[in-house]
Amino acid sequence: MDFLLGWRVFPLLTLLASFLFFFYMKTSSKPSNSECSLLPHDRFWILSNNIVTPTGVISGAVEVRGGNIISVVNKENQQWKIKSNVVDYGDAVVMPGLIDVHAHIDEPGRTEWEGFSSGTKAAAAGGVTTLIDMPLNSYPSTVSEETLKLKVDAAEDKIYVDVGFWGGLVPDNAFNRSALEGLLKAGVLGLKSFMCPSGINDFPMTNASHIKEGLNVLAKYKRPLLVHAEVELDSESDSEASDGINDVRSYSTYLKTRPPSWEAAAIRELLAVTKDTRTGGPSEGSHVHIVHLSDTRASLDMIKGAKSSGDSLSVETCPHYLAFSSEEIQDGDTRMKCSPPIRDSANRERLWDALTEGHIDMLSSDHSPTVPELKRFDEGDFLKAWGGISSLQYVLPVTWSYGRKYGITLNQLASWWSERPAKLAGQDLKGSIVSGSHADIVVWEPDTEFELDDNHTAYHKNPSISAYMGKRLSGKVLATFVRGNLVYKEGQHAPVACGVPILAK
Ligand SMILES: NC(=O)N[C@H]1NC(=O)NC1=O
Ligand SMILES: [Zn+2]
Ligand SMILES: [Zn+2]
Repeated sequence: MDFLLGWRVFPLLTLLASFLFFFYMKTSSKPSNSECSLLPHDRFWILSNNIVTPTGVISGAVEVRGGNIISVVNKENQQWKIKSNVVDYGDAVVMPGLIDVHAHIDEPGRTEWEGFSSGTKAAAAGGVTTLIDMPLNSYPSTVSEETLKLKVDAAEDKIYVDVGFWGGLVPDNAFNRSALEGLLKAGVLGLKSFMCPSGINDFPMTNASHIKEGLNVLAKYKRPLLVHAEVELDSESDSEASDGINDVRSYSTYLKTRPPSWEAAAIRELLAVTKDTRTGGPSEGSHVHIVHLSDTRASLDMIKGAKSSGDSLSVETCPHYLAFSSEEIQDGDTRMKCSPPIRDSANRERLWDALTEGHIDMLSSDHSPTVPELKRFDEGDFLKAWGGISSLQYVLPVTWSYGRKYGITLNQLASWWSERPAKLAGQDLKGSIVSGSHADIVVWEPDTEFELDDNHTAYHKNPSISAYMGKRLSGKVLATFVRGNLVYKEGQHAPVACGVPILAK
């Protein structure tokens, strides 16, 4: 009897065993959490004599558990001394990880320009713990629920830092409320539009009425609209340049084709609409953010005026406008071509003033790379070359290296690169070293210098096109933590990419 029963049960057991085996194989092929981090602890203490908190720089410890900061204590508090799992960074600076609200990751569609893996590896190596991807330069552009899904799918398992997405406001969807709501409900953190041709065919420009409509929809979701504020005006230099009177290898030829009046005119037009964002206005709850301001003459005063009238308005500039000036750009050096263009050194000084005085709210990379062929180094033609600066991995050392002579502080860096960008992107749990926040942290040495030469490891695609190649910078990133995972440590990334896509709810 027992013998017979055994023979009946045996095939069932074999079936069960093979089922269990396949189940095990399937789950064990997924990376275990420990591969997300170069530090094998869930709970640990980060020690430093220079921890940048919203209330000042302290000497002490940051306690991390389950990816969050659970306490921040002064050195006098001896609690951490009896703990294990302590990483002591000595005098290195422990700062909130940078949040780059303006990066073009060109996957899918133009992954040879920049991809999720390469771009987020560069971000991690540069201390950027979150980046928000622009809706153009990838193909297709992120202008609908469906195209957002393509982005999120492309990012899966490839991102080393957290990545959010802006959606595009284009003429096609601007008057289609349900399409825009679909895109917002699918999780874009806000919208982005251009007031001049974007250089990308499937991302056409918008006018003030498109923007007005967009703001009205954004108000319901309390999300921002980011605007590239330049409008094309006729200028005499256009015809001169195309007639060959000016040398196309000379930066001044390009500069004349995009004068400050283009920015000023766009901002004037835009500010007629941002009135809607005021308390009691038809689009209260929405917000307008002007990307990459270059002009400080007419534009800046208008922005100051609108802010003081109660418009919900903010503005960013980028490290390349703070680091370079038009006078120093060499003939044919199209790495420096971007729009709006880098202007003269007097303008650069005024940008620094505006930033340190608080009129410019934050910084972003506008990392907008391409392939070397499109930078047209052979001809050095500023009019034909792709406009966009490649910089993602270097924004922290660049801001610091060029800002030191203006006496910038670590708290200002944290405010421009983390706290205010977190607010713009609606990321309450990011951007500050405080208890309850995500443990998104960069550890770096302000005084360590390095050369961007052939020995330097760049992680983004096509490093030769970066505007900073050949420069000597100070401020070396030692370690980058994303939600408690040590994702980068001195030339090494975590084995598995465990950044997450950030989708608004
Ligand atoms: N399409 C695109 O990335 N354009 C960007 N490049 C640049 O220099 N300014 C921009 O807006
Ligand atoms: Zn732009
Ligand atoms: Zn851009």
